[in-house]
Parts: sequence; structure tokens; C-alpha cells
Amino acid sequence: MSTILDGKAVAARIREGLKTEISQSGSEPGLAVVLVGNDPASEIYVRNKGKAARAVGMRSIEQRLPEDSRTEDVLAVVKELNEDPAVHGILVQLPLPQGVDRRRVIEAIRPEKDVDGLTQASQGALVEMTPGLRPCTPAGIMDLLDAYHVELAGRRAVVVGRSALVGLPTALLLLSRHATVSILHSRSEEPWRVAREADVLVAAAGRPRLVTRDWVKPGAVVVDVGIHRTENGLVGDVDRESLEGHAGALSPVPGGVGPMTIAELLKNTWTAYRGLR
Ligand SMILES: Nc1nc(=O)c2c([nH]1)NC[C@@H]1CN(c3ccc(C(=O)N[C@@H](CCC(=O)O)C(=O)O)cc3)C=[N+]21
Repeated sequence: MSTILDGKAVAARIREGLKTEISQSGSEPGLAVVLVGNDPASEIYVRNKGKAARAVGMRSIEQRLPEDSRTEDVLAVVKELNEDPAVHGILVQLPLPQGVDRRRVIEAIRPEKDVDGLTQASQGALVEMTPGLRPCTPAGIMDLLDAYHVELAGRRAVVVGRSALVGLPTALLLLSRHATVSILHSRSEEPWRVAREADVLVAAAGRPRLVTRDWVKPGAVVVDVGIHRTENGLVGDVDRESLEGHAGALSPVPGGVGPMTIAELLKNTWTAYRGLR
């Protein structure tokens, strides 16, 4: 049997801890989520983030803009939130509609409030390993591995996917923990040859069921970051049926990395509130 990396349970523990700390401090950190347009998946995520924030004693501020907003309209909202002392964290939900310049919008967020860890200042801090807010999904992957005491130093980690949002920062965090890290991507030839070397394999390619049994060394720890809606429900980037009993440990979809991402967003907001990083 493969161990299930139960992100839902680990995330619940993190949220419990935050709730206690926040209530004991008598403070009210504020998380602002900016949603531009009406992508139905984004609607659900934004609602869940607001709920999660309130459940730990944070104030949730939701700013909605129409689908046909211009970059300047979104920038104006971000600037207002930058100046608002009740707002400690700002998240601009991605993807943004066509016609809104994502890079300009993200760069407008004050790094001290960049709870998504997506500004160039935050990315630079990650590369330099200086204090800064780390991207939520990569941070969640690390906390999930730590919760199960997965050894990283000296071991071989392989990340499938090189996105600025997930793959690349995850590789950097693994590297900072002294893993030997490889990154696979859409142009990699015979990627399974490299993947099969992994003690820890992170699937963040954005391709349903890409990672099959022949990609995985027996006993390896496999983290599935993918989330795809199909007729048969949610599937990840991992073909979990073929890995069951073969992988040493496996994160489920749903109930794995997704809930960890939200827990890390709350952790980052609490860190931003306290102003120490
Ligand atoms: N600026 C920005 N930051 C993000 O962090 C960000 C974003 N934009 N855009 C979209 C992606 C996606 N994302 C998820 C967060 C939680 C779950 C999650 O909680 N999933 C649950 C429920 C799944 C379900 O039922 O839909 C689970 O996996 O168990 C999933 C996906 C954050 N994202």
C-alpha cells in the first residue's frame, strides 16, 4: 500500500494553529482577493479562500472587476489595497482576462503584501534564499513533505514542469533543502528516464495523468500538483491507479496539494501581518 499524503488533514492542522495564534494575539489580519472577470473555477477558488480566511479569524476583502476591465482599472484597485492599513495580504486571482497585463498588475503589489509570492521581489528573495513571501503551492508541497518526514538532503528530487508559479519555485525550495534537483518539461526527451531516478517526484506539468508507473521508482514519494476536471471527476497529473502499491507515498487529488495551497496563503497573510519574514 502507498502512504496517502493527506494534505486535507495537514492543512486543517495548520489552519487550527493559525486560528489559535491569531485569536491569542487579538489581531485581525486582512486578506484581499481581487477577481477580474467571471471564470467559474476562479469564482469557486475565491469563495473558498474567503471562507478559509474568515474561519481562522482574518478579515476577507473581495474586490470584483468586470471581464472587460483594462490594466489601468486593475492597477487602481491594487494601489488602493496597497495603501489600505486593514489589508495585509493581496492576491490577484489568475488567470487574468485577455487584455489585462498580468506582469504589470502583479508588479504593482507591494512585496510586503505579496502573499502569492509572485512579484519579482519575492522571486528574487526565493532565489537568494533571503526572507520573503514564498509562492503558496510550492510552500504547501514542502510543508506536506515535512509533515510526513520525507528526507530531502542528498536525495534525488525531480520536478515535472517549469512554470514560474509552481515548477520552478518548487525546484528552488527543494534545492534549498539540499536535494539533488532535476526539472523536466515539455521539451525533455524520454522524461521517464530521469523521473525514474527520483526519490521525490513532483508532478506539476498541467497534463492529466501524465505520470504513469513507468515514470516512478518503486517506493518513491510522489506529489501530484495537477487538477483537471473530467467527466469522471477530478484527476491530477498522476495516473494514480497505476501507482497504487508501487509508489511509497502519493498525494491524492482532491485532498492533497490543493488544501495545502490555501493553508499557505493564510500562513503568508499572517506572516505579512506580523511584518517579520
Ligand atoms: N493568484 C493565484 N494564486 C493561486 O494560488 C491560484 C490562482 N491564482 N489561480 C488558480 C490556482 C488554483 N489554485 C487552487 C487552490 C486550491 C485548490 C483546492 O483547494 N483544491 C481542493 C478542492 C478541489 C475541488 O473540488 O475543486 C483539493 O484539491 O482538494 C485548488 C486549486 C490556486 N491558484
